[in-house]
Amino acid sequence: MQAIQERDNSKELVLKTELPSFLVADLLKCPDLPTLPAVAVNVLKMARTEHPSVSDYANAIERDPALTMRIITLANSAFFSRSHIKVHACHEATARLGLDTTLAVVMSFSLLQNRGIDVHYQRVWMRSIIASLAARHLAIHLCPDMAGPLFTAALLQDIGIMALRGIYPKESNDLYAEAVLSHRQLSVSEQRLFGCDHSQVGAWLAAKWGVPAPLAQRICDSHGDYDITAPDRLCIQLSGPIADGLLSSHPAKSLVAVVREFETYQGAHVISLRHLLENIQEQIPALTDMLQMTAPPLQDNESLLAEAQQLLFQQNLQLKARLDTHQAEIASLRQRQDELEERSRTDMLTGLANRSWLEDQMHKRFILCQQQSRTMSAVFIDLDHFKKLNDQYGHQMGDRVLQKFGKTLQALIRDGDLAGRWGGEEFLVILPDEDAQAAQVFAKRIAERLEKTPMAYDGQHPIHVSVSIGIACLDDGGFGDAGELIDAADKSMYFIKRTGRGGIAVYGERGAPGATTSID
Ligand SMILES: Nc1nc2c(ncn2[C@@H]2O[C@H](COP(=O)(O)OP(=O)(O)OP(=O)(O)O)[C@@H](O)[C@H]2O)c(=O)[nH]1
Repeated sequence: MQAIQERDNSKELVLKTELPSFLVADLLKCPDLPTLPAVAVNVLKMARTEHPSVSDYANAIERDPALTMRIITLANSAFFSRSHIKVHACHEATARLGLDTTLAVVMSFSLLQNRGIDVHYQRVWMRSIIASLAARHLAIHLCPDMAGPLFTAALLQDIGIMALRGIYPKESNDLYAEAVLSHRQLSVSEQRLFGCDHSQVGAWLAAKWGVPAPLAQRICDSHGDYDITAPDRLCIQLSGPIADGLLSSHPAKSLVAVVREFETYQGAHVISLRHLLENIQEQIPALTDMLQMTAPPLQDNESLLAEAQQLLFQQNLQLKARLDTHQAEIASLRQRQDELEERSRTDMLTGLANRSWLEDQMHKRFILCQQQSRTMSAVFIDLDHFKKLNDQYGHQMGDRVLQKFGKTLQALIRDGDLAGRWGGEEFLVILPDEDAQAAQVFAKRIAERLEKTPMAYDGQHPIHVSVSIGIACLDDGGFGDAGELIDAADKSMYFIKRTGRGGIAVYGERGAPGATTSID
């Protein structure tokens, strides 16, 4: 690979592109490489000076009467002549066109002079003409200072095709004759055949002619993904696809595709497709006349815009429909996830919290209480003689009792409390911010409710159950973690089991586990 180097007079610049060595060798020995006539070489020389002037340009151009006449005609064309005052001299025309535009037209005119009749060149140049107008229009809105240089670069962006046709006529004929290939496909095929595409070869050629380095770099940058961080690059990169769109058999569809890609650029809102198209249509004749080409029959702007708008509307509808579907899918996935999470913490038989969720919540609550010097109580409940109940009425009746007891418990707790099934016929209730006395009140309420309310019926016969309840409060022991607090409540509950069932014991109270006089 060989890097192309080019120096600017004012600042040193290295062109950031590489060509395969074989290609450079072929380019260097090619007799058919496009060359610039003396007048264009002289104008380029002026362009490279630090402060090029209108009269320098004009003096160089005037050596070629045909070119001079074209420049004056272009300056007097409807687009460049905002006033009705006609210019008659080359320096007036150059002043009106501006140095960048003058340079671009001098080079294009020179390059086309001998090749204008070739149908492939006609197509390539027509693309370049439309691209240059598009680039300038975009630049006026996105980076006004760059409008002139970007016009020039866009007009010269495809000169690499001329060079490639010069060195590889056979392959190029096959390649470029296929007008069906999109510009992107063309670039891919060139990469495959020649190891690089025509934007890089064009930059090389431009550098060899001695164009200012930034101009060669812009030719090189004309391909590639849209660079939305650099408006000047973006203008050049968009100019080609816009020209391709306008010259395609389905201009509305192609332009809408460009608009869609362009929409991601935050400055996009300042560009109106209508103004862009009007601007291009208005200016094409001046440039095609200047380059002695026949302007292509472009579709009428109004119908093109109407079709483009319809397509955009349809696409928006489709996008909205797709978005709605996605949102519905996301909502259903979220709901499913919520359901799964709910299930993962729920005891299937009673609908209360399951053991792992109880443990998790106990652990978190315990830490919170420690950090904020708050309290909590754990209430451990075990249904009495549940085996007997199962044996007497059957397992299904046992299940119904557990379910009813779960509902009863849930109805008795307050917001912020958590009731769950620890396992089998054991239940645990977490009472945040409640001391042992309050927990005892709660436990008594359970016992009273069970006395009054049967948990099931065997026919007409009501089935009552009693419970053994153990309470442990964070304040009443030096508990190291949540597990120790639960153990203490569990021990208190067993104390009741051992002493006759159907009662309440508070850890640390007289006679109960944890008390100094404990019988534990
Ligand atoms: N129906 C039903 N029974 C269960 C379930 N889980 C555990 N059991 C039963 O509950 C009974 C518990 O028996 P034990 O641990 O001896 O307790 P108990 O009979 O209540 O005796 P005490 O606790 O000492 O009053 C066992 O027979 C278990 O099979 C369940 O989900 N449904």
